[in-house]
Amino acid sequence: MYIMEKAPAKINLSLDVLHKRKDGFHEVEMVMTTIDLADRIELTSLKKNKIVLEAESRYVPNDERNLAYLAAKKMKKHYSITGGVHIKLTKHVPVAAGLAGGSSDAAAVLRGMARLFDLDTTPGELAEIGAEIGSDVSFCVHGGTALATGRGEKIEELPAPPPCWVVLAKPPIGVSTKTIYQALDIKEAGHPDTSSMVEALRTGDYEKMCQSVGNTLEGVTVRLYPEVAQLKEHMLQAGADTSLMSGSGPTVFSLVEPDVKARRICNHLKGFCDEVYMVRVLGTKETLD
Ligand SMILES: C[C@@](CO)(OP(=O)(O)O)[C@H](O)COP(=O)(O)OP(=O)(O)OC[C@H]1O[C@@H](n2ccc(N)nc2=O)[C@H](O)[C@@H]1O
Ligand SMILES: Nc1ncnc2c1ncn2[C@@H]1O[C@H](COP(=O)(O)OP(=O)(O)O)[C@@H](O)[C@H]1O
Repeated sequence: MYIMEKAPAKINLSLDVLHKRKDGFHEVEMVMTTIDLADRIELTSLKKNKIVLEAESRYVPNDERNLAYLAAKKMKKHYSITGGVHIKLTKHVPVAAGLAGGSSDAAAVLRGMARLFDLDTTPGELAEIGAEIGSDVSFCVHGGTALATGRGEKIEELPAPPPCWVVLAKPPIGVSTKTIYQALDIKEAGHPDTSSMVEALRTGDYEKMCQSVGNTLEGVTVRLYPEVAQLKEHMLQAGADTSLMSGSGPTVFSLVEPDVKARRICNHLKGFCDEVYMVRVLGTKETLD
């Protein structure tokens, strides 16, 4: 049997870091939403008890270190699946970019294997397995738009943002999430107003959403990579309604309503950055497969 799953990237509309926990992770409050930029996961069941990963990208590992492989391994163990699975991974989401590409691949394998092997499970159960793989995987299992708390694994569904375009620019650097969290001084950093962002989504208020974006990690990444701040500035100059770094970076996104404006920002950015994307905000779960 064969099935296909989309693995969409996310952006953090807001990301607040509250404190460092005893387990080394940070307590966060994040509003996340999916965007129409996705990897593709194709799963085929195998009679033999093995996991085969075919990743057509030189930027990701082809073995156990790949989060998609790890997800398949966890599913086999958790549900005592005796058969095997062939995973074909087609990458479109930039790697180590703050867009949760790897986490979304893992989540797509969790969802996909549940379908492939007709497992008696729930999204909540899959999200719990996902949390063992990485902090962002639970959100990616659910998709849509959510408030994520704890270390990112506690998910409360939110309405989708008002329809808009997302223009993304990824500078040619890979950022380690761990390094950014480690370099953060929580007292010195800026903190977004999460409740204002939640309110904006609940009332479908585009302007309030744009005013409420904020990311506690942005200042840390900007200190290490000043080009992130420059890209933000270029986006605003070109007419973006707002712009922010996603996750630990280095990708910067801007929001804009009319497509002509989004195209203008894209064209402007192409003079400074090779990797520029113009996509719709997804924000709802229905669009996952
Ligand atoms: C910053 C965020 C925002 O969505 O995303 P990305 O920039 O990675 O996309 C997330 O918090 C990243 O989630 P994820 O990438 O799944 O992180 P994990 O693999 O669980 O953790 C990687 C490392 O980041 C740090 N970490 C992560 C999450 C958290 N709440 N506190 C932390 O301190 C830890 O040092 C951990 O060893
Ligand atoms: N399927 C995958 N896709 C992308 N990266 C992966 C994958 N599996 C493992 N990785 C590793 O995870 C790291 C972070 O990947 P990614 O999820 O793209 O970044 P981020 O968490 O910043 O959004 C990279 O160093 C990469 O080598």
